[in-house]
Amino acid sequence: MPDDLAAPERAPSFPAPGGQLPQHWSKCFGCGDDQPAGMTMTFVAGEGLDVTGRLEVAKKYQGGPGVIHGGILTTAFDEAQGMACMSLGTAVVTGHLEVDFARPIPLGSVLEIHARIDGTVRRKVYTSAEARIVSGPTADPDAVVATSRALFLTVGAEHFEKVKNFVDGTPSSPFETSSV
Ligand SMILES: CCCCCCCCCC(=O)SCCNC(=O)CCNC(=O)[C@H](O)C(C)(C)COP(=O)(O)OP(=O)(O)OC[C@H]1O[C@@H](n2cnc3c(N)ncnc32)[C@H](O)[C@@H]1OP(=O)(O)O
Repeated sequence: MPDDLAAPERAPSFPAPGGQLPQHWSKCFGCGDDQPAGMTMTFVAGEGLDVTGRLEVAKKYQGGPGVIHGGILTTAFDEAQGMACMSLGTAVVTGHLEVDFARPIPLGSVLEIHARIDGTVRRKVYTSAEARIVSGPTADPDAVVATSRALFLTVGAEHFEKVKNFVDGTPSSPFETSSV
């Protein structure tokens, strides 16, 4: 984490604390409601540059016997930290993401992921997050079961222009983060 982090302003377009965030793209594997294979994560805004996301750990997300696949958990962190970046009111993409898997997460768990922007340096957005099991066989809302840190880069419309021919569906986004 650099020493010269700036503290960005919360964008006026970001929902009020406790408000539900819109999906950033209906076909998104993480949050889209028009993606049958997806995780349909939901998010509410925090008081600052932060969100809390919810993931139901379905049987199809199994990795090791009885527990969530590490890649699915990594995807959930990617989505949550990306959604925290919605508080900037600017499109971002993931540049780097790392996860620490602290405890097993059984199938049937409901995970809450609290994600935030720690600060920015030019186009670089530094984020962090932690996951807790709030419902299910080993629920303990005080225990952190996994943590993540990620770097996002703000991008302009030209970033998505380059891939517009591969889009499945009609892009839509209240925050104009996925417009191509
Ligand atoms: C708000 C919307 C909500 C969205 C939620 C979405 C959740 C899901 C998000 C995703 O999964 S996005 C899909 C996965 N990610 C991608 O497809 C991105 C693929 N990579 C790229 O397109 C480019 O590599 C990228 C845009 C990330 C960076 O390329 P650029 O040419 O724009 O950046 P550039 O090389 O000029 O570097 C700018 C700065 O970032 C730094 N940087 C870039 N990539 C880095 C990296 N990987 N690690 C560390 N630093 C990195 C780089 O060193 C430099 O630092 P300085 O400003 O200090 O000079």
